[in-house]
Amino acid sequence: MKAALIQLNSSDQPSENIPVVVEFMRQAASAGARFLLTPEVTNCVSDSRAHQQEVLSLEADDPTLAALRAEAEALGVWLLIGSLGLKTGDADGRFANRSFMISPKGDIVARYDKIHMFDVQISETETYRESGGYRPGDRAVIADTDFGWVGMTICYDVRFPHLHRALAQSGAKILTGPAAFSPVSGKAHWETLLRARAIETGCYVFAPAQCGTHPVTKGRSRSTYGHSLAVSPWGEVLADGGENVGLTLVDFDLAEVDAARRKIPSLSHDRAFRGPQ
Ligand SMILES: O=C(O)CNC(=O)[C@H](CS)NC(=O)CCC(=O)C(=O)O
Repeated sequence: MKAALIQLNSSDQPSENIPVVVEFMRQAASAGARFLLTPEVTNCVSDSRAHQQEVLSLEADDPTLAALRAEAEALGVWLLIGSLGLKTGDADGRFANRSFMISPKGDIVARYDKIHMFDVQISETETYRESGGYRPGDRAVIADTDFGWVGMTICYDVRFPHLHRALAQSGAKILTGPAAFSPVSGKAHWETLLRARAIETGCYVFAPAQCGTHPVTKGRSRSTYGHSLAVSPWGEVLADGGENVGLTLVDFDLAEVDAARRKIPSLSHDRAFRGPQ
């Protein structure tokens, strides 16, 4: 089976980003891909909470979700929407950073709200406070597809191995890690983290990414690392999307998951221990 990682340079206008994604979905389907994946915040990259209040929608009214569901159905493909920024209707005005698994019939078969919030100061000039705008999730999610169980994570979640381990030990054979990684931490950590998660779990890891300097109409422009990555259950990088927008195709076979886990069954070798004290 063939997957396609769609690497984007989303702007802060959802209406501009929809046709870009739809065009890449068509190209991916023409190339024979049956599982398509888009990055974190596919609909809108923005650091302005005021702007997001203007352009984001509730899930039920979201135009990106509706358009991509319709396109998945038209093409007859599985689609992992890495995430959408969505209004939640909460009194405090916080958004959800929510990933969706869409079936070839256009149905939502799973939704996952990013659990770990990126609240960090990477350098003197670069600070992120994701929890200021987003309401974190508190539930791990596995999507049931006709090609296997897919454990859903988002971006900064990649730094929390226990989440991935829990997903794999509950039956996931593929892990998705859509991202909008910072260039600084991306260069230092991205590939190593993803390969480690694949090796520890014996899962395929598919991580579609945002890239480049994002055009914004409000607030500060932001740059992201790119390098959408597909990693095998043995930890090999199967494909790297580089720095520019585009499609990355990768063939996968879940027999490779069983083969990797047979060689090193560490996923089933957990032992209880005391301490440290
Ligand atoms: O803010 C939004 O619109 C959507 N959220 C993101 O893009 C998030 C929070 S800024 N990005 C990350 O988690 C990057 C993690 C990262 O770069 C690392 O772990 O090193």
